[in-house]
Amino acid sequence: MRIERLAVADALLITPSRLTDSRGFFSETYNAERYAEAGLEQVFVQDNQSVSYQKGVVRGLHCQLPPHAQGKLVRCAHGAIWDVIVDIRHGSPTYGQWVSTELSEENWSQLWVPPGFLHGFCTLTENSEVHYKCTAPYDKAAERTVRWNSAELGITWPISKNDIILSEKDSQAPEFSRSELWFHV
Ligand SMILES: Cc1cn([C@H]2C[C@H](O)[C@@H](COP(=O)(O)OP(=O)(O)O[C@H]3O[C@H](C)C(=O)[C@H](O)[C@H]3O)O2)c(=O)[nH]c1=O
Repeated sequence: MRIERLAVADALLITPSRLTDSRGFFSETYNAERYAEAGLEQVFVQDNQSVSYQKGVVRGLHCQLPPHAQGKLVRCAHGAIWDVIVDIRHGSPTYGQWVSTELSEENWSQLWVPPGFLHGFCTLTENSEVHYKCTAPYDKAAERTVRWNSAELGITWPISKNDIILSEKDSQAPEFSRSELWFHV
């Protein structure tokens, strides 16, 4: 298993091993003891899976406000996504900064998104299958959305505005507001 730190504080890129043989491969995609040794001691209470049929689907940017903030361990089991997270923890040394990484069936990497981050992704292939473990349950009332192309955040997505496929909710998401949406670290 490989662990890498990213440019925003506390986010991690974890790549578990794949044990291959003539039939295919086997991988422990999560192991509480081994992940705790790597510094990820969170308890996960909900597993999610989303499948996007087309390339160019953007889901996000989303978060849940405290006390329902979710940490997420995100991986792409089939296809590929361009994943992006934004640190909105007031007081964080990387507040307002974003970092992106490709998660794919090929690289098998997982992104640890700490509580207090906006999260979103853009699919790079058809039939992208994303699995993620959450440290808090879904709470619709606590969910907040920020526009994917927020000028305030300046995220450089790998896709043009004309090719993006958005949900109704995400197409109406507001601009990022520094005064409104943050968590106290
Ligand atoms: C997140 C969630 C959604 N739902 C229901 C609500 C809707 O009826 C349906 C689709 O929800 P939504 O359009 O919010 O799904 P995504 O656009 O994939 O949202 C996710 O995408 C970004 C990338 C995230 O990081 C969040 O985990 C999550 O917000 O599933 C549930 O029943 N449970 C849940 O935990």
